[in-house]
Amino acid sequence: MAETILNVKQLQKEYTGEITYKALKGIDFHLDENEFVAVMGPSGSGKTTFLNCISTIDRPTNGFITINSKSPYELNDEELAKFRRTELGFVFQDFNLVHTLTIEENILLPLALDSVNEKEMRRRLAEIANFLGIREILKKRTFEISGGQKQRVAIARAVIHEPSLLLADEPTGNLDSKSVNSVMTLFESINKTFNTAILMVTHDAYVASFAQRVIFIKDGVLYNEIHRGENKQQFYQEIMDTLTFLGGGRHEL
Ligand SMILES: Nc1ncnc2c1ncn2[C@@H]1O[C@H](COP(=O)(O)OP(=O)(O)OP(=O)(O)O)[C@@H](O)[C@H]1O
Repeated sequence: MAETILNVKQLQKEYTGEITYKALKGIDFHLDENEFVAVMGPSGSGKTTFLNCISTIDRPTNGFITINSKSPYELNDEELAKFRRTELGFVFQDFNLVHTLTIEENILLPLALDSVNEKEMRRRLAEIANFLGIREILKKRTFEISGGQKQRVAIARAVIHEPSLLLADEPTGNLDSKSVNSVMTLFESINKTFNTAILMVTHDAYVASFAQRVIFIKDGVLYNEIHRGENKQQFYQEIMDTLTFLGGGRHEL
């Protein structure tokens, strides 16, 4: 039986200010190793808050989260930093590359921070660059490559340390349709080849149809979930139907 990588119980998040806002109202969710799940829902429904609580960017108000049976919120700052670097990989809409570094240096950053030796770094870089088809751009700078290439580099950086969970927030939001296809195909093959569990927020039904399961959040609660069968086109249609039913969704077609 597949192991659970991520376990979320009764997750709540309140933003306090002049007005208290309940962004998440008690979400239960689990993700098994090797699973690829997309998170969808109308704008403002709580998708990014959900992802940010899991990625430890945001602190939950109530409830608990375990990743590989460890509770990140019980770790001290130093342990948490190490936990993020070893267990998690992040991919964002705007790539978040460091412009003063070369592509190669960007990809190697997580290993350098963990003092991995030079030989091992080179071995992993060669493997990942080959896999992602970015060998020829390794010596370039960030401004010399396309958006699709930047996202490949960001993905390489996110998976070079072999995280057990890859978290992605609108990873195709800044890409043209050709790059969307190739980046999503990569996500699929990373999931299958390296057995990396993926949790991805997206507005785009086509992008979500690459996942094996889609969960829908509405007004801070888990509204529904659907599973992909054999037929991807049919899955896409089911996602569209659910979004239409949910209302308020931005269906980027
Ligand atoms: N730091 C914050 N302080 C106060 N309210 C916040 C904060 N961050 C998010 N919210 C509110 O919480 C709710 C959920 O926000 P969140 O960004 O998670 O939604 P989302 O589903 O990701 O939206 P979108 O699809 O538009 O990105 C929104 O109403 C938002 O205004």
